[in-house]
Amino acid sequence: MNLPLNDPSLLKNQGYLNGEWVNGDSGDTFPVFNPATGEEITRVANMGTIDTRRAIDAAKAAMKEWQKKSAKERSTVLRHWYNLIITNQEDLAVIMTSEQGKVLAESRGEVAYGASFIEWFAEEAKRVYGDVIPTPQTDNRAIVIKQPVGVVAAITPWNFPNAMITRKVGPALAAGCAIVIKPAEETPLSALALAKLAQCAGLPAGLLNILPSKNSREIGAEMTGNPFVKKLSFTGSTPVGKALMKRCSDTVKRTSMELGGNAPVIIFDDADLDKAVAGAAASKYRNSGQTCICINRILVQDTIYDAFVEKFAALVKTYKIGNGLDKSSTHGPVVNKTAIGDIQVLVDEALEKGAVAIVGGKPSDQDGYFYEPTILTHVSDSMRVFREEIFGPVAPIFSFSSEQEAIAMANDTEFGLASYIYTRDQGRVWRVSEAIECGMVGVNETAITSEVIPFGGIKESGQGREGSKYGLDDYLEIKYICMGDLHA
Ligand SMILES: NC(=O)C1=CN([C@@H]2O[C@H](COP(=O)(O)OP(=O)(O)OC[C@H]3O[C@@H](n4cnc5c(N)ncnc54)[C@H](OP(=O)(O)O)[C@@H]3O)[C@@H](O)[C@H]2O)C=CC1
Ligand SMILES: O=C(O)CCCC(=O)O
Repeated sequence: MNLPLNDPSLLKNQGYLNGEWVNGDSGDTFPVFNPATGEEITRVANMGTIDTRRAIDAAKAAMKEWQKKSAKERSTVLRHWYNLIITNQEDLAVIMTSEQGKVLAESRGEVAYGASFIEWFAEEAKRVYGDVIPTPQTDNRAIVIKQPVGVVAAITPWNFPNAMITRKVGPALAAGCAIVIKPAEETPLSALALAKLAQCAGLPAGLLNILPSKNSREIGAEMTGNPFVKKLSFTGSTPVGKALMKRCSDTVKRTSMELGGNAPVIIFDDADLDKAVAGAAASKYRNSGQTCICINRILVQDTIYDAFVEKFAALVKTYKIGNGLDKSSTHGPVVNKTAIGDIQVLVDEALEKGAVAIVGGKPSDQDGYFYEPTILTHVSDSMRVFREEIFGPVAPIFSFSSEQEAIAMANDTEFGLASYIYTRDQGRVWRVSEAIECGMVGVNETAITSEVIPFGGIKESGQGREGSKYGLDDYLEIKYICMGDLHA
């Protein structure tokens, strides 16, 4: 399948290892499909254990020189890469829409968002400050320096094929580390296009290695077992994250985990209803519901429940699902056939228990992997849609009567990634923001992410923060040096 690219050389189908484009050791390839049409876009090299080991060795060797460079030198390369990503934004967006499905406007947005992490960390690279600590003794001083953690391995998901990579690579390279990445099987092409631009930007060989693969377990086993890997950064589902953490414990690797969510939005009766409707819908249906910070549960105060549902349904009925490359589409497909089945299981369970699908409720009958934007009312906390990450365009709308009840419902989950509140009461803003168990709260706002904020969760949504001035810490070790004998 031909993609409409200005620069066709961005469509790569080999792995990127030690600065070279290579086939996997096994010689195998696997197909990458367009979820809007089911068509095969291309086949990509299928890397395995031996390739992973080679990439880790290359990263270890490359890091030796890279960490000796000044922060400014590292920053210059990153800045060059950022410029190339922005210059090629349209091609990267077309590649992303073709393999992932999100509409072109969202893909363009993600490419800019992804690039912003490279720009941000190019700047932050220069601000890795140490400390001088006064000691109880008069003839010594305590010095603290920060050093790169070592070779980083990263496993990334298909829902953000660009930004989930740059959010890890940016700080890793800025800190002086080298990185080995396994992108999701569904979306290796965006990762490889980024690597091609990094190569053009003059990033030295071995610092960034991309291993496309359909053997995630095999690659994960090498990444978690290899003693040269000092840190694993993972974005994906909670069960896989937990399994990887366990395996990392054998060699006491540091880990950053961005896992599943079950984000509530609490809409109080003093909220600006139109803003709440628009914000809730934008978050719920972003990327067709396939974002870990997408609203999963809409909690509406009983006094405004009917009014909210009416306006929300009217908005959702205007959505047009279709191929993301088609300008008239507002929302794209879900990622694959399995996702359609997983969503339907949750919807059916809710319907069997008494929920009502006032909009949608089934896959669309057009070709490709499309699910109708769906709204469920008459839902309760006994249903799986309350407990589980739906990861699809399905909005269950629950009701509550008091602030205490809303907080209890919001916290009634093992997840703790993002939460949202709509209210005009400033006292309530503070009370609820502090009481809610999560890493990020949006108040009268659901578009909460950017490169400057600390993205991350608590509870079983993970650990560590990505982006912001805190994001570099995950890739740095603190070393304390005692400077003695000062009066000699
Ligand atoms: N927090 C988030 O942003 C995300 C959350 N999810 C949640 O997870 C659910 C399932 O999605 P899914 O894509 O299956 O998510 P996974 O967690 O399975 O996949 C995420 C990444 O982990 C890799 N992976 C999967 N299993 C292993 C393993 N045993 N060892 C090493 N790497 C592994 C995948 O590779 P491969 O693709 O090759 O299998 C992919 O690169 C979604 O419905 C959603 O609820 C999913 C994606 C992102
Ligand atoms: O689903 C994710 O993990 C990516 C969240 C998108 C964002 O950062 O806005």
